[in-house]
Amino acid sequence: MASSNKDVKDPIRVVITGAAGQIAYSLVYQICSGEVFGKDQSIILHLLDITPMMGVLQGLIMEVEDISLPIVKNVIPTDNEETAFKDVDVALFVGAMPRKEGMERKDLLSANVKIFKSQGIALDKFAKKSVKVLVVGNPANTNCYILAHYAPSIPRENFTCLTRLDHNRAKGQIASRLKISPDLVKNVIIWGNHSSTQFPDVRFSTVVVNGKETSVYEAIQNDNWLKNEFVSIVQKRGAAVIAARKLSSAMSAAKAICDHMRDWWQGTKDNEWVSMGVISDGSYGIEKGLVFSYPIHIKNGKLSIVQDLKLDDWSREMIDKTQKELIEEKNDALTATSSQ
Ligand SMILES: NC(=O)C1=CN([C@@H]2O[C@H](COP(=O)(O)OP(=O)(O)OC[C@H]3O[C@@H](n4cnc5c(N)ncnc54)[C@H](O)[C@@H]3O)[C@@H](O)[C@H]2O)C=CC1
Ligand SMILES: O=C(O)CCC(=O)C(=O)O
Repeated sequence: MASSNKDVKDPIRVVITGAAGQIAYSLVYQICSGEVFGKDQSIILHLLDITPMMGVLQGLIMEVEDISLPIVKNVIPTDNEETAFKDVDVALFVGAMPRKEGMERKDLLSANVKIFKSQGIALDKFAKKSVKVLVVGNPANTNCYILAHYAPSIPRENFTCLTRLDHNRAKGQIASRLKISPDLVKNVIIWGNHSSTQFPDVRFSTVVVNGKETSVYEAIQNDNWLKNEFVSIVQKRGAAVIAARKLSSAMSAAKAICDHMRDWWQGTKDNEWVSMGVISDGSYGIEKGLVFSYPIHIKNGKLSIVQDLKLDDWSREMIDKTQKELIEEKNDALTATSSQ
């Protein structure tokens, strides 16, 4: 798998946990094809899963070999946390139990946060201090909180969780209502938890319709739909996919992971933002330290929470509700991990 191209940059190490699972199956190709870190950025891929999945992982490695991707220098399958996190530059935490029909994501909390305690301790010990972390496994915000809590030597700004799938869903809903392409929808926001309390907010979003940029509220002309049905569809989309597929979203989750990491690596455009769960610095009155999804602008690899967006009574109430759930999850998670 060694690359022969002299123009490629020295390899970065990228770990994917839950590498034998369904999201990873879509994700690995996109990471190895150069869509995220660049076609000239070579990669050493670390793939972590549990011991019984090592056979499945071998099959994935055969497939990676068979697609013959030039930027892939090496693939390291492992069930060992030291090998998985050793010197990594990027850590994609996908491995966790997914929910089944009828469950809320927080029902996974006690099983999954224990994984994140153990992996946080290992990340702290073995990864580069500059490692960029994305937590996907649910409940994503609270797993990220626990990971960061147990990895105190890694800067707080390096920890994120995935709400980009919700962000993309919100864009998709607006685009399909207006019968336009989703890339003509800009600056939606997912506030808070990756759960059914999240607040998908399009009060500052714009669309281009018939060549003219206008606000989403102007274009849709139906405030009732935007404040009720739209919010509910996005909040419950994960559950709707589970009900239909009997499995949780995987292809769209993998794409959202790639969008999140590519924007972190390459930046957002001026005056544009994306949604990411980050460790709160207190912005918008959110408890400091909670992993909360905000509008995020990115320049030179640095994430900044977009400031001074006006909150009316409705949006304040929506944000407070999702914050309340995150505080409860955090307390439950700390109890679950401290008794281990
Ligand atoms: N934040 C988001 O937007 C989304 C989050 N998810 C979450 O992502 C997670 C993974 O989803 P899928 O890939 O569909 O699940 P999956 O069940 O297909 O794969 C999970 C993999 O994680 C592995 N795993 C379990 N414990 C592990 C450990 N301690 N270390 C390493 N690997 C371990 C399993 O063996 C399995 O191969 C789930 O928690 C799911 O709810 C899924 C979609 C979107
Ligand atoms: O909904 C779930 O629990 C799993 C998948 C997910 O997080 C999502 O589709 O948003």
